[in-house]
Amino acid sequence: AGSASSEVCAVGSASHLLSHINNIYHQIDPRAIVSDACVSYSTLDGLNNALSPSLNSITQHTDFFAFYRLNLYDQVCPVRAWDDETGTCGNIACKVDTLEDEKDIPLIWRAEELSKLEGPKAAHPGRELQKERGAQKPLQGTLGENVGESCVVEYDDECDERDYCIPEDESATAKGDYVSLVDNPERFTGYAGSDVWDAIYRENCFSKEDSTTPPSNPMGLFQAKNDLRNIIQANSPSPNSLTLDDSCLEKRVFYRIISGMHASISTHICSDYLNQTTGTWGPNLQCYLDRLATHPERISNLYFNYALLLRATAKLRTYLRGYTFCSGDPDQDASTKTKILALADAASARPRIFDESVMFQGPEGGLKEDFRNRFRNVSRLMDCVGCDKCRLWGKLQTVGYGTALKVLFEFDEDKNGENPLLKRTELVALVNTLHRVSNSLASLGRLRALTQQASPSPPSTPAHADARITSTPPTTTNQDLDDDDDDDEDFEPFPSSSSFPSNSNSTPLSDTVYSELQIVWRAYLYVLRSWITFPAKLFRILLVETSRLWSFWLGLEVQERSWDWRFPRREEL
Ligand SMILES: Cc1cc2nc3c(=O)[nH]c(=O)nc-3n(C[C@H](O)[C@H](O)[C@H](O)COP(=O)(O)OP(=O)(O)OC[C@H]3O[C@@H](n4cnc5c(N)ncnc54)[C@H](O)[C@@H]3O)c2cc1C
Repeated sequence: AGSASSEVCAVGSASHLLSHINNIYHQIDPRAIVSDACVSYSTLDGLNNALSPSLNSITQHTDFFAFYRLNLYDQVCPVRAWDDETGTCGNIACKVDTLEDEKDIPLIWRAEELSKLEGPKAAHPGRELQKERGAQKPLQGTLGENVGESCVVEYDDECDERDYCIPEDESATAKGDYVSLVDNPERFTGYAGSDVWDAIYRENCFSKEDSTTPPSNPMGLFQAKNDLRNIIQANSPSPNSLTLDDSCLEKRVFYRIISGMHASISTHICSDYLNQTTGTWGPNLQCYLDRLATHPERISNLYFNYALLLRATAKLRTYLRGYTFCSGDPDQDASTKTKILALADAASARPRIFDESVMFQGPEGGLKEDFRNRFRNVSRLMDCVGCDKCRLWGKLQTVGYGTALKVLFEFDEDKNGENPLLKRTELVALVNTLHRVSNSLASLGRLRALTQQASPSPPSTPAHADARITSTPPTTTNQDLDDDDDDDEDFEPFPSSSSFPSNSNSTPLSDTVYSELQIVWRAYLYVLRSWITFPAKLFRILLVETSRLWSFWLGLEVQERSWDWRFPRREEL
């Protein structure tokens, strides 16, 4: 599948397979195209750097996108039904307290406490109450006096058969609560959700046999159990995966979305972790090594999700022009609209970073419906998450991905009137999910830089750093991310595209010039930094050499040198 941009889609058997093998077996090369997408890792990093300020501003500083309505407490977890069938433990509640020594931890640092929601919350008023209270103050200031309530309240209770997730307002009686996303950041809570993840992966993957037929029951709960191993193998670095990897694009995409979402949640946990002994928050490098750095395929899936969500946002460009964000507050309405349109415009500056048109084109009838049903199952499973904050973000993100899929597969970007309506919940979830992944990409860069600092003598393999650091895992440290004095220069998950020779056949001249200028700038900073840090380095070298000399003098074993002279490599700039 071709694209208008200089990077082509890595979709389809041969190219996909090659890029996938390359990524997983050796390294994630920043110039490689993210398999199943049409864009390289470094281009996505560049886009993320450019778009994240705008995303931050939208999600943190507009009432429309900062509050989310959901039914957090009244939904039933479907796992209990499986419990009867399979006889396995389905009581998720028993998994809430995860740490054996929770009793030794101060109350405020315990999983149960960390799980609770914070910040303002308001109940959704029914139709009658809405009429009584009027359009201006339907929530009567319960979210705070300064909140533009017309930006937050959701009047549209209808759902559409084209939805990929379970609408939050499904039940007529339980309309849910409005919660502040800003006051409830996604981070470590101590909740152990492995059972829920297992259920998600186990119950919601496709099998080759049943992919042509839609699920026989509305939830498709008992289908496709056996193919999980195949799909996981298709994304893991085992030699067997080569044959399985060629499974159909749609099934792969489904798995990658879930795995990418899981990776994003793990990134937030690892970068905002509570040391339950000292009570300090900060990055946990061991967590990063265990859950992400040693699994490049998970990082790849995270990048894939970024491409998918960004493409969906770009596709909404025309639709958003006619959208009313705050019916009772023209100023906020105009400001929110300006911000989101700027984001959608910027997202579409690089056309077709994900090519949805190649999906659901094969002879497998019913696949799209199967895909949709399975995604709905994932939504339902979020009600099994036994931690309020985790459930909030889990639910929001499944709605976000569901909305992205709805936009990608049900929207025609050139026609406006015929497209399905997007509920406020869906739009808020989509943009906040994009923000989650964007944040994860930036955090990965920081975690990687901190890990490199913690292991000063990397092995010589010229592999991607995420692979490199695996050989020398440092001990867990909790430092404040902001303490890192290397600033943005070292924070990129991968060295930027500029750090590599560009392909003159495919890169526009302006990109090449820009890339070269970036290298010159980075080299300049590198030299400056080297001069500043030189005295301290020299002192450390003298200490090491004195210690070696002392050992030699006493006849003890002389330790190997922990430093050497070498020229900086291009990708270090
Ligand atoms: C929806 C949801 C939201 C959550 N939100 C939070 C939160 O906000 N804060 C918090 O502290 N905890 C949260 N949790 C719990 C958290 O995700 C982990 O379950 C928990 O930290 C235990 O982690 P673990 O290392 O044991 O493995 P888990 O992350 O539970 O993973 C289980 C197994 O899945 C596989 N796996 C792991 N990552 C991937 C991947 N990316 N792709 C494919 N396979 C993978 C591995 O084999 C792993 O052993 C959430 C859980 C769920 C289900």
